[in-house]
Amino acid sequence: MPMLAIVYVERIYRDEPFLLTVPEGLEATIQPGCQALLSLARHKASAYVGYVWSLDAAGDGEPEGEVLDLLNGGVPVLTPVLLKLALWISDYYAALPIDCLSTAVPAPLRSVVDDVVELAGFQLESPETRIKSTGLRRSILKALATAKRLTVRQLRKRLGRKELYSAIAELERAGLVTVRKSFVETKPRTVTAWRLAAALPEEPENLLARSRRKREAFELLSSRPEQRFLAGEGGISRAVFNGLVAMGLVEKTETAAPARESLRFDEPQKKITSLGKHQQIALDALGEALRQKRFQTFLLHGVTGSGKTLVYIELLRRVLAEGKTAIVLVPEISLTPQTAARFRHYFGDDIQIMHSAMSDREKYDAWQRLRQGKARIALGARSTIFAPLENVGAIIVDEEHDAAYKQDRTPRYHARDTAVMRAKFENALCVLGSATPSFESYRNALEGKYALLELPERVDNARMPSIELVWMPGSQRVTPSISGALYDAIRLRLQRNEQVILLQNRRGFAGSILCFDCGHSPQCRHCNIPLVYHASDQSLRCHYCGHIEPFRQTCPACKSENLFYKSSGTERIEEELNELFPGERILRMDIDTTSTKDAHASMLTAFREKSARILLGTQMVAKGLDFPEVTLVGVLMADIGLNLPDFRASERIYSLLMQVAGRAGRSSMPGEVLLQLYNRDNELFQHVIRADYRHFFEAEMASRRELAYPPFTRLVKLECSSPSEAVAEKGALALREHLRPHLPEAFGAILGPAPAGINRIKNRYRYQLILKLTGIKLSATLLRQVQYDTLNAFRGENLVITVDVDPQHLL
Ligand SMILES: Nc1ncnc2c1ncn2[C@@H]1O[C@H](COP(=O)(O)OP(=O)(O)OP(=O)(O)O)[C@@H](O)[C@H]1O
Ligand SMILES: [Zn+2]
Repeated sequence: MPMLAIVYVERIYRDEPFLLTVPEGLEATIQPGCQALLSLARHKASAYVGYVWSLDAAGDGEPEGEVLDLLNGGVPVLTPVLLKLALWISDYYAALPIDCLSTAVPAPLRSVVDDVVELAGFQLESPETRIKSTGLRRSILKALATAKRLTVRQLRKRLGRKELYSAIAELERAGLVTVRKSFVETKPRTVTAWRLAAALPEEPENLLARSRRKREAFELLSSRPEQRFLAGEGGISRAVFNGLVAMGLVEKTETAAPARESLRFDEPQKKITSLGKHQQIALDALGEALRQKRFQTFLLHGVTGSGKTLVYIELLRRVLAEGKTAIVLVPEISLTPQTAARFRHYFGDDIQIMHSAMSDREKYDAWQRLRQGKARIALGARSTIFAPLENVGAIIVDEEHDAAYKQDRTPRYHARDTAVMRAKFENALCVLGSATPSFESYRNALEGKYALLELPERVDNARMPSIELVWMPGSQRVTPSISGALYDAIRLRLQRNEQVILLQNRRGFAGSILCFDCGHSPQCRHCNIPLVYHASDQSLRCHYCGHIEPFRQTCPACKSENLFYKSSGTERIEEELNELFPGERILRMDIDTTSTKDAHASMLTAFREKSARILLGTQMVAKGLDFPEVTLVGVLMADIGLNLPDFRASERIYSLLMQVAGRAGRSSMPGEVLLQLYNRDNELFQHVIRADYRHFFEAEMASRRELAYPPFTRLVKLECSSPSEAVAEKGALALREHLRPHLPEAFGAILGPAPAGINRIKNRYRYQLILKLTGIKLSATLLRQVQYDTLNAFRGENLVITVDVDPQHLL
């Protein structure tokens, strides 16, 4: 009887795996987690890629196709734990198993079409003496002898596809051929930069008399003759650079683009002689659990600046000393180059930093380094939870409260919760760290499900900053958005040559626009949310779908010119600051100024070197920054975002404000925080002033309990969308009818259908149902069944249903 394999197949959207026969030649190598090339009886013509779940020789039922070959040299691409984890995600988040399995394998590994095979140098002895010769192997060598280099696709055309990869892998192991992945590089390999010309013409000033921009640019370049400037750097445009080149003052250079993993941010690392008392207690507890080699989850609740990173680093050293591996998750790696630099400093090549800006080639290489044990620590964002490491000793989730851990497309997994599951399957430690833990995690800690470790003090006797509120409507202002109090505080820091961080939780020049005469506020016609005014190109833009229209200075409804810019973005604040502090360099950090590669890191370097003393930005400036000379943090509109229709709004704003406040006073110099707000009725700010997380948690939990929100209940969001509003709504109604019999009232409620908070995105209307579950879990099978039943009734009507278990946003 032939061997049988149970395989999940890509691009086939059904719940069950396939039963496939395994050819004799592969029986010895095939194992669970292998990536297989296969053919299905139903679709003979094309080859599919799949993942071997198990080898079940006793399986009954009719085979539905056969395994043709094993990819990745026969080495499993999914470890046994990753297989289990993917199936757990599929079950918990109600997603198809194949979607979860392929999420765990990086894209460059899944593209198999362009592998290139070459003969490995000159062969003296006949190949047959070194490996068992088969007809296929001989044919491959023969084909390569004439063509020198062939893609696997070309070989397949000539030789058929059965066991081709395996035969090539065998030849590669014997050193007869080399195989490499070829990736199409879409990104440019060189970058253009400009620097001062080596030889300058006489009296360059004369040439520049007529252009202020060119003169300023030339002065800047002259002040740093060694430095190469990129387009846009120092505010100098490509056109200005080229103008200077034409005059012979500047030269243009092309350099190889630096490796993308880099995000080179480096800073001198301070020597730390010993751990603080609380750090030591936490580390001892972690070390003890590590020694016992058992699964346990810890919540490391440490105030801002309490030295959590060092606890992670010391734990990782012990993990490596035990001969184990580790995973470290951070919310967004590009936003935390300081943290990444610190880890790189301690672990060098033993740590593999995964970055979304990596090219396919780099991602592929990084994955192989981890798979082959050449790097033992993987550090990166959300998807790093699928790092192909074996023998994992610890998984660390830094800033575990961050919403970026939730994936917003299928499968909608939460990396923090997935980390806990992986640690469980690995029999490893899981450490969740934050100054403002998520309510879910803190509750688990209080109930004893997680062990609570606390770092209640800042390191090195630094004190927590003082926090004060400035109620704008009752305060004197120096500009429309800056109060006298904040102005004085900034001026004082500049006099003392200290540094300031300012947060404006919104991008763009001004926010949405309101007509004073008729009350009209222009909305995106595709998304029904307010358009945002951008000064740089006089446009109105939608921040959901990107729709742009020109701004004409008059109200589109009544033509009045009496318009009010409801709130102001970072650009506007920058202008006000320029007015107040002429000549002071201001670093503005938001999506618009950090879109080019390394812009973010170079701004942080400038701030570190104190070539600027004011850093102004969006949420980006709230995350993890550690600059000892920052003594003032100002928030321009602390109450933005509180009126969103989302039950987590308070929790989010609290954590944003505490995080940004935590950037102040991290060394011996005391820190001060000023929060400007427009609506002082909200209780939240009393909690912010007290900076007592526990107190805030308890108050907020009381209201969550009353309204039956998580963590007291579990939510599932079902969204129906369609270009037709009627179909979206009817779909949601039908879905509710299908669900109702499965949800007895005692176990939960179905809210809706209601239009989603943003009821239209990219021309699709959205209606949602919210399930509040108490004490039951709806099985993935059931959730999928009701989806199918509903969709069946709407064939041809372009209805799409998405399921989001534990949604992070209800918008
Ligand atoms: N034992 C120690 N002795 C002296 N300095 C320390 C010690 N531990 C950590 N530090 C330093 O204290 C600073 C703050 O540490 P770290 O950035 O790890 O804090 P954190 O808890 O992650 O804060 P946040 O939540 O605000 O990011 C760092 O500059 C770090 O190098
Ligand atoms: Zn839009």
